[in-house]
Amino acid sequence: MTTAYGDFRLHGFKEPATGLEHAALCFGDLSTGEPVLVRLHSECLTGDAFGSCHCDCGPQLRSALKAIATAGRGALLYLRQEGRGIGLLNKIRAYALQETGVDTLDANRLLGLPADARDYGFAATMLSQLGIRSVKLLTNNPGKIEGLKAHGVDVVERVSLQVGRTTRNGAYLDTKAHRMGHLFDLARELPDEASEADPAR
Ligand SMILES: Nc1nc2c(ncn2[C@@H]2O[C@H](COP(=O)(O)OP(=O)(O)OP(=O)(O)O)[C@@H](O)[C@H]2O)c(=O)[nH]1
Ligand SMILES: [Zn+2]
Repeated sequence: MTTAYGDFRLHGFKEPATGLEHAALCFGDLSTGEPVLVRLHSECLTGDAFGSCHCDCGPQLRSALKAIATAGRGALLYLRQEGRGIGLLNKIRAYALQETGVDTLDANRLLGLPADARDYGFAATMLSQLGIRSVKLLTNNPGKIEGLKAHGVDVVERVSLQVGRTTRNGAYLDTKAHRMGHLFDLARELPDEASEADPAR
């Protein structure tokens, strides 16, 4: 599949336990045995496709594809874990609660849902089927590293993916840093000028 970032091989996967259909975009030669630059991207219809200013998902998706193409080899797994695994309708309900001043974590809890319902077992299966055993993971979320390690993937390095902060999603990103353990480099906690000017970039 030709993209704005380069030509990727597109693979589809069906998760037997859930029936969910996931995608993997692969770039370059992944069979050398060297650790592969990998992004596990959790679906965010609002941010990835609609250009929502509520989160940093859209800029992260595009930045990850760019980084993989620039590196010359890598894979982006697009996981259908909308709303951190609670689904689109529940995420919309959680957004409505956030309009009343509740943060992203408490909104899920008020709905009686886990703060993060994601599991990375099938992502590990996808990597294995792609022949990827050792990864450099593009993420700020230590939970993803632990999640992959728990399923036997060798995560040799974390590569920061800190893009897309704007004045409108700052409080959301602060909640991820302070209440959800995300590893943000505080020195870079300033609005990203390019995202501020064009959140859909
Ligand atoms: N429930 C809920 N999900 C959200 C909200 N905002 C974004 N999401 C979902 O969160 C997921 C992305 O998770 P993040 O916490 O932004 O980032 P991450 O994937 O854990 O970590 P990174 O790898 O660093 O990007 C996507 O599935 C989004 O749909 C929200 O306010 N409530
Ligand atoms: Zn998002």
